[in-house]
Amino acid sequence: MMLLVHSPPFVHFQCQVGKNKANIMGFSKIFILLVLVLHNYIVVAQDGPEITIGFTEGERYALLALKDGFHNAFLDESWQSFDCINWYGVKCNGRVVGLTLDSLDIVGEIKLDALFNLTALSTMSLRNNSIFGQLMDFSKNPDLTRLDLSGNKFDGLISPSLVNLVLLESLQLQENRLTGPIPWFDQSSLKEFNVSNNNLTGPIPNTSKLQSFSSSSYDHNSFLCGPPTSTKCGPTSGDDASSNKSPVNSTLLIINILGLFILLVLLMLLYRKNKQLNQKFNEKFEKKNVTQEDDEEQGHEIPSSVVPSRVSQATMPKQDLGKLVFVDGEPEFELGDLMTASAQSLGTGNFGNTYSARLDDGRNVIVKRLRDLKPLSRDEFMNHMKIIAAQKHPNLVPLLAYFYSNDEKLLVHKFIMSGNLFNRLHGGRGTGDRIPFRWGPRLAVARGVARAIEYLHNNLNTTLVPHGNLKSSNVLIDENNMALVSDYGLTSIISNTVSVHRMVSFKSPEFLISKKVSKKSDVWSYGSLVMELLTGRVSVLSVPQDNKAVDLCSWVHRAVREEWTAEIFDLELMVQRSAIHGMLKLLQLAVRCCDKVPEKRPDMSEVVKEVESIKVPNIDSESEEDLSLDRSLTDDSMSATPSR
Ligand SMILES: Nc1ncnc2c1ncn2[C@@H]1O[C@H](COP(=O)(O)OP(=O)(O)OP(=O)(O)O)[C@@H](O)[C@H]1O
Repeated sequence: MMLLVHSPPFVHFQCQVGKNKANIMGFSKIFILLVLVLHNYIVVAQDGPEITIGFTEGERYALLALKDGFHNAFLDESWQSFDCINWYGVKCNGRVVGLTLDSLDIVGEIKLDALFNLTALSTMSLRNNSIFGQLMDFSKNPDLTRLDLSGNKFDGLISPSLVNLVLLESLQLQENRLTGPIPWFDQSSLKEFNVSNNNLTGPIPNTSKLQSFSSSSYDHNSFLCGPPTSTKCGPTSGDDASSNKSPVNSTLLIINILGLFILLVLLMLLYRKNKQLNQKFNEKFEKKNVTQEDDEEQGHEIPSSVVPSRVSQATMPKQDLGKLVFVDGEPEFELGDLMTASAQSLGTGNFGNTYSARLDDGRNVIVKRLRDLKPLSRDEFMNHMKIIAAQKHPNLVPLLAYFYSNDEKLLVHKFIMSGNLFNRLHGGRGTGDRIPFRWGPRLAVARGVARAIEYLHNNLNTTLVPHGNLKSSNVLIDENNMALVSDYGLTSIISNTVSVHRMVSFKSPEFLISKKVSKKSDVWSYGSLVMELLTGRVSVLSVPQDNKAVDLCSWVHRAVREEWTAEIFDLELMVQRSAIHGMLKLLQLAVRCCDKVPEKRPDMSEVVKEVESIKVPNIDSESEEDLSLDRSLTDDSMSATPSR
């Protein structure tokens, strides 16, 4: 066999194979490097021992610094190795040329100089996250052709460095909080441009490029004016203002400025008052996040003594903290107790960051900082919480307390000991640490979840809509192996953009057509969850970014259609011969729940009846026998035929 090796354009080698080392050692090193070359382009750092593949060491550091500001568990896991190919969203060809991190729930800030080392970057998209701070400086990214930062929380000015990018074809900055004027964009390369839904001000510059885009590119910026929008610029906007110097206008201008100044002072006073509380939470929780990595690695909690919030709390009048409202009336602890408790971040979900806090009495509670809510008045929020608090069912995670201030909305839940269903199902596979998850407990989970959703559906009113986000990380398992559903009652208060992009129900087949979610979309999510339970496969609804995750409803339908039903079940279940009848019954039910036509799906009360009719086999009679080749599992055993 002849191998043709094309030299990659960006390869640096610095091999330090000692001359006196045995030949065989040198040969094996060279062989490994050769394999790496064939696999990808290699860059060996000139000044360090690490080998980075696909990108330079400087680029790797730049991305790691970016990741540090993001606090995103998924990226923390994905961006680790020295081979760029393993880094989610990063495109490399010896240099980093693309970065795509859309809709990843990133909450964080990017430094102005964050992209200085990514000098070969050609495309970048961070759309639909919650990134805040000022726009970065792009002066070191001359190859940038497409930039999409839409749907974030960037504020401040549009970076003037963007004007000098002569290859820029597409610039999407809509749905941020950008302020100030639009810079003088006139590069001929620019074909797509959108700055709508910001707080930009002043006349749109009169360049042929900016004038060539439709007015929708500029929509919803209250103080932007001039063509191509239909808003006329007043005498104080832009150039015209300076030429108009009549005494009346000057007086008006002075009055305006004075008024603005007073307003600003008032706003600042108000802001500082609110900020005090916000800062306390940030100090308490976010700072821990930053220092947490090491502690987590060692399995330690962060001692509360490292929290500077104790000092600030002492200097702050208590009434400013607001009060936790306890669902059962009697205050069990105070907001101050939460702030002095040691805390651990559990992750960032659709509704905000979740922390486990250990109170002084040794009890753990779960604190959820809500974000991306619809604009709600205090009364609206409080009323909604009362409705959630009234939902009491043994299979729902109990809400203990809640808190409202302008900047901070908190939910405090009971801590559920044994973690979530996702980790129970998928954690530790292939390692000696895994305790098998057998049929009995899985059936109990299917029952518990069905009962919880049925209960919620029976209590629906105009405020409490279906669960909307039923997935395995929202099912918790307590010390008695009981399943408890969390995150209920929040769908109707979360902002529409977030719901549409991230909530499970919005991925149902009917949402794609009718744009509606209903009780039947919960039934569909339940079907998918049961399939995850039965197959042990990761559902794309639980982890959309996992490339091994599958759309379980379609996957199971295909298995039934193509007659490989026997391969559906998780091998951990297949050892239980006595369970097979029940497993098939549950699978049939899940297939019906996943029917593409919502009306054909059963109601939750029907689901509960059917799941409860499945008998848990007597453990003593379970023969631990491998059934993976059992031919009795054919498509004939699947009587439910899904609609195509
Ligand atoms: N009451 C609780 N007890 C123990 N762990 C919890 C509790 N509530 C949430 N968790 C865990 O905290 C982590 C973060 O939860 P969170 O709800 O913020 O995110 P999520 O469930 O991954 O996503 P989503 O917001 O879409 O529901 C998850 O692993 C979840 O299982």
